Amino acid sequence: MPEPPVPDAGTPGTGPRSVGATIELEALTKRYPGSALPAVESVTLDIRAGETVILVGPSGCGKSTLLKMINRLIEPTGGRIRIGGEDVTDMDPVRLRRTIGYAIQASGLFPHMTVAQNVALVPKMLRWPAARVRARVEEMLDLVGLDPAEFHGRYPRQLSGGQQQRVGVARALAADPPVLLMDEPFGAVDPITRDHLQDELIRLQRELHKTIVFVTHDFDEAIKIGDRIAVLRERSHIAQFDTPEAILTHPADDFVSGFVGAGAALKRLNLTRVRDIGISDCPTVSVDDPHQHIVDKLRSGGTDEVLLLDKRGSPYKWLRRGDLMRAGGSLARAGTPVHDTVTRDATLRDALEAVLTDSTGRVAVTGRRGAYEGVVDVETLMNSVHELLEADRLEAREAQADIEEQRAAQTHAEQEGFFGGEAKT
Ligand SMILES: Nc1ncnc2c1ncn2[C@@H]1O[C@H](COP(=O)(O)OP(=O)(O)OP(=O)(O)O)[C@@H](O)[C@H]1O
Repeated sequence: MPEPPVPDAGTPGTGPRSVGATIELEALTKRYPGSALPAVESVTLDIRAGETVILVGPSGCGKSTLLKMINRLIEPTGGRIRIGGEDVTDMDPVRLRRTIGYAIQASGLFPHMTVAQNVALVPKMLRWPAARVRARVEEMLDLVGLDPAEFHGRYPRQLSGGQQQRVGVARALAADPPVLLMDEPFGAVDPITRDHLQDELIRLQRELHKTIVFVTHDFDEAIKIGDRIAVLRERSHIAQFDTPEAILTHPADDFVSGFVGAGAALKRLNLTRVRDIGISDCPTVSVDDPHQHIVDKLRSGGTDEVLLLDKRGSPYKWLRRGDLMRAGGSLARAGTPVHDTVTRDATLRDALEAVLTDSTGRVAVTGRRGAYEGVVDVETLMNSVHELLEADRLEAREAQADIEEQRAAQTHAEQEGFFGGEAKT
């Protein structure tokens, strides 16, 4: 159940936040002119307010067409769409689109506009007062983890792919729409950035409770982000619509199991997050600390390694006893740089990958704008993975036992029926 609306206390003048609305699709159909078969055929789907639903399925099964019918970028040829209970099938599409956020692959930003102008686009169209638009732009950039002072005046070409996607999400959310449609939004970025963007979307959604419909053909992405996943087959026929757990452990048919693919046990790691397991603390020092303080901390009992944080409080280097001395006291040369960090929303799979690529046997956990929050070590991770797989095995054994019991009961009943029938003749 979505939580109640979060009052927007942080930024005066931008008004209260709206939470998600229900989306009901009823027998929704799209037949492109000249095509023998519809691209989307009679899809009926009920999406709850505040949930994230993923549309996943093979290329050409109609995911994008289905998504774009929700904001009427593509006009349906049959069926109805209701948002928040209101029938929007015949509503003015331009007005409708101002109430629905839309984020696409490669961000879709206007290249000749600055970051701030891109984010301000829809609020301006809605004729928000200038001061409210300005406050909203700052708030949105902050929300997606970009420092407004730094990014405000840049043009899209001056941003990395991941930063562009963040601005794309900020723009989609700027007018505070109850519904956010995302069409493979992270399809064009590298895998590490993609992981981080997914984590941020999960964090955002925990704060905002929008109704999100998200298209991907990456099943791992679907299980990581979705509250529920609609696995689609040709013409967007729904093969299964359920939680990630249910789809992984009880796929409806061979098509779904084929889509889930091999390594379901490992995919299970995508379902548990760093926040679900123990985060521990580790001794930290800052680059701003006096040299002597750092030396004292390294010498103090019980510690042979401290985490050095940079000026912004982000993990920077691991320092061991002796590192400073070997580097002639220079912090710039001492220690091992932190290669990768995870957020609390990262999956255990991300965390495992990060731990395995780092030589320290642990990974630092960070919060908003990369600030240090704690660490996860390899032992905690391995124990959690072990427990998780053990629980899965147990569940699979129980499910198998249930099936065998049902089969035995059915055989028994059939035999009784058969012999009962025989006796009568
Ligand atoms: N404008 C159009 N005119 C005619 N046919 C179209 C049009 N757009 C899409 N199609 C067809 O409709 C079907 C569904 O396309 P759609 O882009 O919705 O699929 P998809 O599942 O999003 O695919 P992908 O994962 O490859 O992006 C495809 O067979 C496609 O060729």
